[in-house]
Amino acid sequence: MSVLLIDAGNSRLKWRWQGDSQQCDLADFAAQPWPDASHVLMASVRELPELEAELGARYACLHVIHRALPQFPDFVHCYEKPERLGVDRWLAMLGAARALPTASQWLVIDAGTALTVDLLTRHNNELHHQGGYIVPGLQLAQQALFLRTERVREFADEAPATDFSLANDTLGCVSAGVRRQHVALVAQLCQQYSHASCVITGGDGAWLADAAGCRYHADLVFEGMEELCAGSFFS
Ligand SMILES: Nc1ncnc2c1ncn2[C@@H]1O[C@H](COP(=O)(O)OP(=O)(O)OP(=O)(O)O)[C@@H](O)[C@H]1O
Ligand SMILES: CC(C)(CO)[C@@H](O)C(=O)NCCC(=O)O
Ligand SMILES: [K+]
Repeated sequence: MSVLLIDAGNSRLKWRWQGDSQQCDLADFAAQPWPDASHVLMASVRELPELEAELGARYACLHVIHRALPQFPDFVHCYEKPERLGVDRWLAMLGAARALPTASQWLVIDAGTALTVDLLTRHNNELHHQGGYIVPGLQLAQQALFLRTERVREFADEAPATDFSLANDTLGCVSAGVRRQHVALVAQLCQQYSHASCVITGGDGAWLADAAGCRYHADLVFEGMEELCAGSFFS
């Protein structure tokens, strides 16, 4: 059975159909060429009533998951309130275990609107979430500086940095600085959890994986959704 998979983040909408992935801004969902699918699984980290109504009208079999499932076979949560854990974090962990099945510990990093880190360990065939971190993503971290200072601005005659070398103008210092923070965070985690397989996903993940010398996986959230579909989710 082919299932249309949809990953709704805080900024972007991604979907995978028959192995092909596409994405758009959340605001542009109505203009997309939605495929003819019999089953649709959507994971969403925010309330999107219009999108859900549109998809509900179009597809007879639509499942939407907004939260990590508190009870899932062979998965042990560390959150006291697992329903508070972002569904994208949970799916990215399931996805990492599926994509790198021979590992026994994973550092799962999702570089999107926020950057999230989760440590996952396998004990006796059970996956144990050990905990994680949430920090602002590259764009959000820069916006915070532009918003709350007077003279740190996106000057039109300056260009954002594409790496993290020392910069010599305002926009360069901000954009290289937030990149350096992310690289330093990942490097420190890889050093501390040196036995873990580090895998990075998300819109800003390819750059970060390259800079930190880690593995990149284009979309671990979809990988986690494939794991749900492979189980008894639709039966
Ligand atoms: N085509 C693109 N359009 C917009 N942003 C992009 C694009 N390609 C990469 N990016 C980067 O991806 C980041 C967003 O990542 P992603 O798409 O994983 O976020 P998201 O899923 O909306 O966020 P989250 O899941 O954290 O809520 C942006 O900060 C931007 O720098
Ligand atoms: C942290 C984000 C925004 C990352 O997309 C998402 O996973 C989320 O909304 N999480 C809820 C809070 C938590 O995971 O503890
Ligand atoms: K994401």
